[in-house]
Amino acid sequence: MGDGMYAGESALEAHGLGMRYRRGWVLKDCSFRLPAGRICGLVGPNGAGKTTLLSIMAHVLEPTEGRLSVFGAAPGSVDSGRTSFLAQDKPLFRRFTVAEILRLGQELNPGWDQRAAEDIVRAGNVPFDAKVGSLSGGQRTRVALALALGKHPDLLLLDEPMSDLDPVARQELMGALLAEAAEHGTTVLMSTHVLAELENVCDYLVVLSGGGVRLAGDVDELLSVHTMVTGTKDGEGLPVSLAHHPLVESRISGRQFTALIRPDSPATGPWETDSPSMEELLLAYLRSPDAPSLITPTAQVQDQAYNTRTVAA
Ligand SMILES: Nc1ncnc2c1ncn2[C@@H]1O[C@H](COP(=O)(O)OP(=O)(O)OP(=O)(O)O)[C@@H](O)[C@H]1O
Repeated sequence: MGDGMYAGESALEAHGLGMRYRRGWVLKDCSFRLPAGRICGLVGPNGAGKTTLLSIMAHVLEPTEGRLSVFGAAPGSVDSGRTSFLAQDKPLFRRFTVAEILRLGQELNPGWDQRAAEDIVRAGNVPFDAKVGSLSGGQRTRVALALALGKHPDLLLLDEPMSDLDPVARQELMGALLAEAAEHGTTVLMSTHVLAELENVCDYLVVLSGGGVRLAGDVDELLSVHTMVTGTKDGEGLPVSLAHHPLVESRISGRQFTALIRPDSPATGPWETDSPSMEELLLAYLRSPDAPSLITPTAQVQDQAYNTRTVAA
């Protein structure tokens, strides 16, 4: 939010957020914060509630319980800043031409940047006089992204934005997104199943599964508290001396074991240790629904009454 942004400001705060559909709870007791100006990956298995969470943030859905604030205000209110939400199905008026869609963006959004929006459309050689309904899925995504970025939002919510783009378009539009975020201090929250897409893009992560927040925090902070251990297995399983370290996941392959641990003290022993990559970290948490949750200090909300299930790093 322009000049008002400082490192400690929260773009998003969820306090005990819960969402119940007819068939039951999808999100329960979710508490975390996303500091302003960060680029955050939102990861979780199919049906984990990522779209639901993004929709609550975009003020498309009301939570069943708890509360969410956007820049300290209720979602959708004037004080919550400008939010762009790129939904998974990229709903656009199919009978409008690309030019008409951009004109609509201009009319509805004070501070609209026609040139930025046009540049994105032009980079994909999408004709301005083409009807949206005649475009390919990837071209529609490009127009939807042009619309989202033309707003110069304070908060950009993207639900699997790159899924139907070709690899070149993906790279180019990710670049446009990062340039926008760097220039305007935009906070970005982006769901994806392609973990490799997050590397070198995100500096923050939120993992949802089993209805709750499993992992949340600054990427460097999250990586630094985990250790990947590789060695020769001891009898049937992990070496006994590894057992006192909190374990996220272990895997055995032949005589070798690999384990991701969250050590309280240096994990020295007859094995090799390394830092996990972001992808290794995410995969380990996704594969191990019973691993203890971790909300790092920068991702914790202050209201402890809602925050009882978090674990300090
Ligand atoms: N409008 C709705 N009515 C009832 N149930 C719903 C509705 N929307 C979503 N759900 C259910 O809520 C759960 C979470 O759905 P959601 O789309 O938020 O998950 P997701 O993490 O985005 O999944 P995916 O990775 O497959 O896109 C699913 O079990 C889904 O069936």
